[in-house]
Amino acid sequence: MAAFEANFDGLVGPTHNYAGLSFGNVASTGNQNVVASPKQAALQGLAKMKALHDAGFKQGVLAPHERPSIPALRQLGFSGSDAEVIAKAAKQAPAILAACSSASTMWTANAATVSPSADTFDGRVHFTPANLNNKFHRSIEHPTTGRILQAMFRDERHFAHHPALPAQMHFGDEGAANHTRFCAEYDKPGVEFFVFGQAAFDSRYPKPQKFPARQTLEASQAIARLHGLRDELVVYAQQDPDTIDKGVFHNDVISVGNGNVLFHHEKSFLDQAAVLSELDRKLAAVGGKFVAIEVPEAEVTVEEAVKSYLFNSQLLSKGDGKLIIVVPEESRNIERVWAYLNKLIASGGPINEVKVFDLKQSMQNGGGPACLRLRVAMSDAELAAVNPAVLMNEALYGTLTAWVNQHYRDRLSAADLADPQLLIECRTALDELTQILKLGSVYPFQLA
Ligand SMILES: NCCC[C@H](NC(=O)CCC(=O)O)C(=O)O
Repeated sequence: MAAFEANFDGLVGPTHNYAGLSFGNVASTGNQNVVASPKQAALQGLAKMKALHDAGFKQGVLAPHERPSIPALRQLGFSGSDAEVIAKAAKQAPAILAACSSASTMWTANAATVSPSADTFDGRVHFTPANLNNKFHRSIEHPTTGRILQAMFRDERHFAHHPALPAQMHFGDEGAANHTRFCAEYDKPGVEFFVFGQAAFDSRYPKPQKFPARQTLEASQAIARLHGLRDELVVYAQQDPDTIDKGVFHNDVISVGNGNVLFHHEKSFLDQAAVLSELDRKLAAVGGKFVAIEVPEAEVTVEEAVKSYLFNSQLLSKGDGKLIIVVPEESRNIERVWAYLNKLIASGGPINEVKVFDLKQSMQNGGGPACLRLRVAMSDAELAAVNPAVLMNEALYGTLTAWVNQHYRDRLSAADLADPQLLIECRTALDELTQILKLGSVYPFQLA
């Protein structure tokens, strides 16, 4: 029986813009009010999906959400027709309108945490959408995300869906950005690695001083319980709080793992040596040989990691024990990082090829290749049970490219968010998209 890791990339939504919404994410705050190109952003994302599909990897698409979110604006007291809701919010609270207009669902590494069937108590693939509770604009994502995931992974014999954790800072959950799975084979039991930023119920754990720690230990533990993971195959680690204060707002900005390999920075975790040795021991128990590739501060500083997004890369298994590393253009533009990468692929280690993508529109909001994808490891029977309309191929790429070119704007500024026409454009596009991807009715405007 064959097994795969499929990557589901977020299709960028029609309202992609730079609103400086994510304190602690230095790209987001640094690019506030830059004029965005939703069309370019979506096409850049699609080009990555198509290239990885063409290279032989299993690739899928996760649909964007309806924005601005009229239900969120109504909940906050803006009333009248949809156009009036937008006009009132634009006048009285433009920052709230911007938060309700973010296309942040494109970063699907934050959509959910996924445990493959070989790890769970009932032999099904388990999904828990992330509550993304630390940022208002992201906290409104999970109900629709949950519906979209259910429309993609419908078959209850293979797939189990949980609601998000309580929407409260104690259970702040950012999904797969803080979760990595190590294994010898994708359909054999693996070690699930949860990285948290702070403990909410235990003051002995340190905290960052400047920027928020979005993920709590207690959220990670709740996910492990919900998915029925075995304690002896779970590892928890605390991210180094100093790195959070340097802009590492998710663990996937400082480390990435796949198969038996963890590619990470010297300053990724507290008690790093103990974390690595626990991973080594637990992976050995399920027949894997753990390989840790550690990048020293002397070669790439934490600041350079944040600028280049070297670790927000994808490691893709070629099936011969070797891995491709997928990095953003920014990693090539920083000389020391590019020199490190060239040394890495020539080193004779497991990572022996690099692919570079231009993802600038997403990068300017702090989202690199890894942020843009949600991984789901599946057996061939499970893959066959996935809604086939969301899987990338030549025809879907052509359809989605034409769809973007037809519906998306070339440029979008903060002032444009007040335009009620934008909501109509978004709904028209998404109504068509749910037919292309055969999702049924998943958006509030379709369910009303
Ligand atoms: N995994 C990458 C997530 C990036 C995302 N950025 C944002 O939401 C920025 C949106 C803005 O500022 O317009 C975040 O910080 O959660």
